[in-house]
Amino acid sequence: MVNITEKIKEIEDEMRRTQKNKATEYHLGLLKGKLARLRAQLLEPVGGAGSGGGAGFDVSKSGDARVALVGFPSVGKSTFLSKITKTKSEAAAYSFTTLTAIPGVLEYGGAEIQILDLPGIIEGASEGKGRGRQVISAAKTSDLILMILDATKRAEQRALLEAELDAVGIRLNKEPPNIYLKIKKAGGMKISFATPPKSLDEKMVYNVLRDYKILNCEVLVRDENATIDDFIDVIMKDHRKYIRCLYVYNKVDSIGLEFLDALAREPYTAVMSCELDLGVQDVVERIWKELRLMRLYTKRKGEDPKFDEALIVRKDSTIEDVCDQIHRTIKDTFKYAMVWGASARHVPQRVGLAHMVADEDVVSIVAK
Ligand SMILES: Nc1nc2c(ncn2[C@@H]2O[C@H](COP(=O)(O)OP(=O)(O)OP(=O)(O)O)[C@@H](O)[C@H]2O)c(=O)[nH]1
Repeated sequence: MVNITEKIKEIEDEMRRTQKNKATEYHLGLLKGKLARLRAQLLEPVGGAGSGGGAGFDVSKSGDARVALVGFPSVGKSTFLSKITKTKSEAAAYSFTTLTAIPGVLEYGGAEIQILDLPGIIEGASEGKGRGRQVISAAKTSDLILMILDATKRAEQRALLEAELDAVGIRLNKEPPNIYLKIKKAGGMKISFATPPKSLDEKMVYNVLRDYKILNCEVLVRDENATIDDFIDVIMKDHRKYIRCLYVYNKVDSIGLEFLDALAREPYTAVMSCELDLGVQDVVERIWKELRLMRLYTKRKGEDPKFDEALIVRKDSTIEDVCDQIHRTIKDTFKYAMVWGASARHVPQRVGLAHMVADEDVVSIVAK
């Protein structure tokens, strides 16, 4: 069998050697396309016997959301986890050890957020080394990535982790590219641009498509800032995950105030000191905000709302989503709902399935 890892290395080396300029950009685009294909191949689950994920990684997705912690060793991940999650049973801690993911549960306003401590998504994981593959697939199922960084260490830490996540198809704090691609059976290639992009042209798109043996298709690039990387992401969309990331700098007790201030102002960034117990609760609140979840309270006719038992739904949820969350069949007998709270025009408001709810609304479902 041809060694994919070696092929990847060769392409990476060639890309490093190639100077970036107008004359080489088509060639570089092609190399990027090939690289994306090989990396996806490498991460494909190996079928057959003995391919089970192994302890710790097929952690079922329980709770209302899942957060993946990534970070280099000794940045304070364990300290942070022990502060924000309920202590796990000793037995669980032993069987998982530091080599596998330790799931912890963070409780927030009635929601249960599963926190996975992913061991070293560090150099090599994207090359399929060790347990990297499982670590990556666990990261890909998370609703939020918390990148824990040591504020006293150099900024390369973050860049390395970002590159590693990028290589396995995880895009942080990014929307899917605004590019339409429809693969067809016949008719050749039709490539068009809404507004001509600055760094992408028809020839580049054509070359990559041909390399992927996609000869019949329709492409419409709607974003003038689109790059060839974006286009490759669209071709490889089944292997891409767009996940929000919160960068958390720990150990800020050991850095200067000026640097701390600059860090805290960066986008998607929070700062804390687990040792001094500073900012930890703020990080929890940021996690909650980034997850974009809402807490709803249900109420039975003639009774008080159950404020001690929140129903957790995603942002932009409707009464229909609320029904589905309560029970699979509740929609079948749905007549209308009464809503108290921010989403109601007057309280209570009588609404149908399409009504959008808001955080901390009280909802009462009335059956036929
Ligand atoms: N100065 C300072 N030290 C901290 C802080 N938080 C954790 N540490 C120290 O950093 C070291 C590593 O902390 P851990 O929580 O074990 O780090 P980890 O990321 O879980 O490390 P691994 O288990 O190796 O992955 C310990 O000596 C902690 O006492 C902090 O806020 N400030």
